Amino acid sequence: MTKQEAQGKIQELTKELNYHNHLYYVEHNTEISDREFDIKMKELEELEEKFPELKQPDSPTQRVGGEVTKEFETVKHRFPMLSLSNTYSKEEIVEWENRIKKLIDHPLTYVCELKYDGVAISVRYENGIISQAITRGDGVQGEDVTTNVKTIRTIPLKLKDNPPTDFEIRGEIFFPLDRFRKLNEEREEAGEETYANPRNTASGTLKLQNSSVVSERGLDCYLYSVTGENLDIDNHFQSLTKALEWGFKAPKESDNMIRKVNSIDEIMEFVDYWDSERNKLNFEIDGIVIKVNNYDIQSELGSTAKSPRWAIAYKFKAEQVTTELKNIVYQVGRTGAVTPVAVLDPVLLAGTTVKRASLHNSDQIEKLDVRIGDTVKVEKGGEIIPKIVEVEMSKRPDSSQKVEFIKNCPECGSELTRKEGEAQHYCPNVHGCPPQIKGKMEHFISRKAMDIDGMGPETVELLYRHDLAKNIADLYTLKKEDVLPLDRMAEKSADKLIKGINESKLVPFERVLYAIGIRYVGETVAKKLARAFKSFDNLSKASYDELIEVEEIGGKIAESVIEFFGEEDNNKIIDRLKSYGLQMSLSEEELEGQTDKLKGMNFVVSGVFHMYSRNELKETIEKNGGKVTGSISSKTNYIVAGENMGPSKLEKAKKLDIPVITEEDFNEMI
Ligand SMILES: NC(=O)c1ccc[n+]([C@@H]2O[C@H](COP(=O)([O-])OP(=O)(O)OC[C@H]3O[C@@H](n4cnc5c(N)ncnc54)[C@H](O)[C@@H]3O)[C@@H](O)[C@H]2O)c1
Ligand SMILES: [Zn+2]
Repeated sequence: MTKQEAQGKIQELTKELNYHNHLYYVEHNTEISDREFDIKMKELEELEEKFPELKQPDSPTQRVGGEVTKEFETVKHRFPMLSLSNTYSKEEIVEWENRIKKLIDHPLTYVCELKYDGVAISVRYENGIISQAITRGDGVQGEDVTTNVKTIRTIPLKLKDNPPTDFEIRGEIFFPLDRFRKLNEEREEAGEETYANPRNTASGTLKLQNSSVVSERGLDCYLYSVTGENLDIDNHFQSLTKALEWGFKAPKESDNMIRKVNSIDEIMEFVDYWDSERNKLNFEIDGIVIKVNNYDIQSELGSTAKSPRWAIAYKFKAEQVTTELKNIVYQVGRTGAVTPVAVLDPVLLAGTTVKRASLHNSDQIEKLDVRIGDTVKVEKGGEIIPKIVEVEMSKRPDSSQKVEFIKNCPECGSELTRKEGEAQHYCPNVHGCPPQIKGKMEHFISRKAMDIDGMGPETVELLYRHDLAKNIADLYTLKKEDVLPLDRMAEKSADKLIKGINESKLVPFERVLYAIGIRYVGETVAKKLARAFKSFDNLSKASYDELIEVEEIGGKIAESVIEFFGEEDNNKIIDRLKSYGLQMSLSEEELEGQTDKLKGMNFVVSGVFHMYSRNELKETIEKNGGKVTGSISSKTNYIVAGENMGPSKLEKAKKLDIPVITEEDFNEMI
């Protein structure tokens, strides 16, 4: 490669990698796989080594990939938080050891542990009490997410067994897989887009402004290093043994999650063991981390600007298999979204038999150029549902034909629509398409919605098939004698069903709002809307601007609400529900304590309070008509400050001339 070619390539790779870093760390999103990213990074490293003078000032090889956003207070790390160098091959582990051996001439002990696939966190404890939790950020400074981290049950608020008076412990926050699947089920149920993978969702969750949502999600954390001065610990293994004693969730030798070894072969044995066992864990790991155990040797080896020389990550390749694509079928969901699904020749992948893979939408089909009869590579990476990553073109049968995305709904025949800028096709026949009608009813009766006792998806199917209920309002006209003749319906179950339907008339407004199934209006959004607008009548008249004024309500939700109430059929159903006596507005008790005293005012809440928890304070502001935002801007009217308000916030408040008030002042206001 000529120097000129190298220059072009270096510039291109630098730009590309910085783009993907931003997407990954700030948007919690990815466009390429980790493997592809790592290959590009390696290519850049090699070019920069050959042509050091061409290295760009913003080269991603020279620093930790993250960034600090403005949503939380920025805090400088007392000890930098670095990344790890990584490899996918045994040879490079050998090279790594050789480099170390050139510098250190006595035998070494290594510690092998799991490489948890989540987000890094550093938690400081002073006198045994948690004092601050900071994200890795760009390695030099991170974001103060203490409030959110405190909701994680495996991160103790108070330690046992005489911990050092001041130290930091670092670890990885991750999304347990069972919780992740549940969250996605709930989102699907609410017609919301499902999350692509647990890692990105964990990092997105950690950065939410509302810590009660963080708490509900059930994040977890493994701790993997102790940092501080005068700790009276001399090796890494010992530090994690102590961490266990202090009450942290750290890897245990008895679970084989951490092991002391002395040779490359032993390292590889640990790698191989976990490469095949990792599917049994309730969280994702993307490799194994190997660390030099002794602290003195660690400091002798030191670090580069990006990663310590005394540690390396061995990364697993994502598991892939090839199989034949037999067919493409189309599923119509409750919201009318049409999803293409690949029907595969069943194969074993990552411990489960895979028969289907999602193809997401027509863009995806086009991008992959996947055709029926193709041999495809299926991968289970960060995602829960396997996906098709590639078509083996050499095996493509001559007769194969390009896939034409269907034009009409496979269920009702309506012509499909696709909104400008959206990838998904929809069946517009909301009130006449069977899976949409049934899906809406199933959602309506589900536990978090109307929770109708004695009724499940089978009942919905029966009622629909026998023309007894064609929409959610019809349920309230059912009589016992209507349902008795149905399959498997006895006297008792019929009574139960009718009773369940009647009792659902007492379900509070916010759940009715969730139950009617407006697209993008999940449980939390329904609560917010209910509190802000107080009744269906008000909500149906709300303008776009009024809607987006509500915290966490964005343009997409606002449009969807307006579209819903713009449809005559929906209003008819709402009117009918009202006439049957459902709760169409907030009850007296719920309205109590609600005022307009803070209407139109924007608040920022910072620090620790005596009378309120942060969430209580936020709720009180909202109950009185105010709005809470995460960061200070010229739109902020007041900052309610408790103890330990961050200095950068204070400075910003001064600069913008925004009044900083105490919780007592706040109480006066309301
Ligand atoms: N797909 C993309 O677009 C994209 C973009 C950016 C980064 N990435 C991926 O992220 C990687 C870079 O991220 P990174 O800098 O966080 O590096 P990394 O995730 O490969 O490794 C470093 C991190 O590992 C974590 N870790 C987990 N278990 C650990 C343990 N037992 N001991 C010590 N640390 C442990 C720590 O958080 C540490 O910060 C890239 O190599 C790439 O795979 C992908
Ligand atoms: Zn249809």
